[in-house]
Amino acid sequence: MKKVQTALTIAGTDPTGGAGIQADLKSFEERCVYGMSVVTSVVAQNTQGVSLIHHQPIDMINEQLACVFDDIQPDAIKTGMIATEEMMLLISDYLEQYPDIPYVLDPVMVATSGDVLMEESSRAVIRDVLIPKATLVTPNLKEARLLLDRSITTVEEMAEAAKDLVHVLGASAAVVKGGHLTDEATDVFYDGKDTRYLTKERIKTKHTHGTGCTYSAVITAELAKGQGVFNAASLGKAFIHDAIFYGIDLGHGNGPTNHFGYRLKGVPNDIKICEKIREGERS
Ligand SMILES: Nc1ncnc2c1ncn2[C@@H]1O[C@H](COP(=O)(O)OP(=O)(O)OP(=O)(O)O)[C@@H](O)[C@H]1O
Ligand SMILES: Cc1ncc(CO)c(N)n1
Repeated sequence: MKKVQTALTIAGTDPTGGAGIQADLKSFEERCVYGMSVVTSVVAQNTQGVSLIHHQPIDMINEQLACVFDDIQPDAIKTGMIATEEMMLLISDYLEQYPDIPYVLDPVMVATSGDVLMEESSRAVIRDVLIPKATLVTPNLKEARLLLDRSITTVEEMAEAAKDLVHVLGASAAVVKGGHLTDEATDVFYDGKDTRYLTKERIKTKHTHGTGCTYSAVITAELAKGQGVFNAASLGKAFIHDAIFYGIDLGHGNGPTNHFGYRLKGVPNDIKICEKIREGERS
């Protein structure tokens, strides 16, 4: 039997499927990587916002992690929503035991809807304990500002921020996402040596729920398959661009992205719904 690469997401949930663990698993699957998940918090949310959050007891998170690591060792790990300091320290213990597994840290703090997903008091722990263990950290502008405690308003400042995430905070590489800053959706990548720009046309849409989760999950899947960090980030960028471009008009708020969007791009496809969307029904 053929061995397939595996990726683990440690994150919160989204019952409407656009963000969190559900988005991560869809993304892993699209990249042909076997997905596994450990739930940190169950989040009652939809495209309009968060209504209730239930943190899993720490023993339960530990037990889920033990079940995964005792049985199927992941080829790459990503973390998304980790709300509390206690959860961060537990996850850090596991990362310490497996330092060779690539680790993508998406420092989720606030949802697209504006709802807070990480306790403010945990910010120092994510910065001091988890970032130094990250193969790649992927903050959006707001998260980068909070982690570095300064304003970031230009692409030049994004590049400085990416450097500081590596040289000051200790990540191996960083990508600072500027989806909301310029006419072009430019992200700045830095790996301790080179600064590189990932640029795609900015798409006019309000349907961006879960973009960050999807992007970092694709990068994780590519790292699981052995891609280098910059290649993985480039593939992630192409994937999320298509996922936003072929966005699906679901829900009453900021709708989800289309995890199978990249398949619609010039690829012959006989799935009816795909044809319909390709014919220009993006919203
Ligand atoms: N309207 C857009 N058009 C094109 N690319 C976009 C757009 N919005 C975001 N992106 C890209 O999507 C990726 C994810 O970035 P974003 O800043 O939205 O993450 P995020 O804020 O962490 O997402 P979320 O918290 O909603 O999951 C980045 O590559 C960003 O440049
Ligand atoms: C569980 C979860 N993680 C991340 C985000 C950010 O999009 C969200 N809305 N929900």
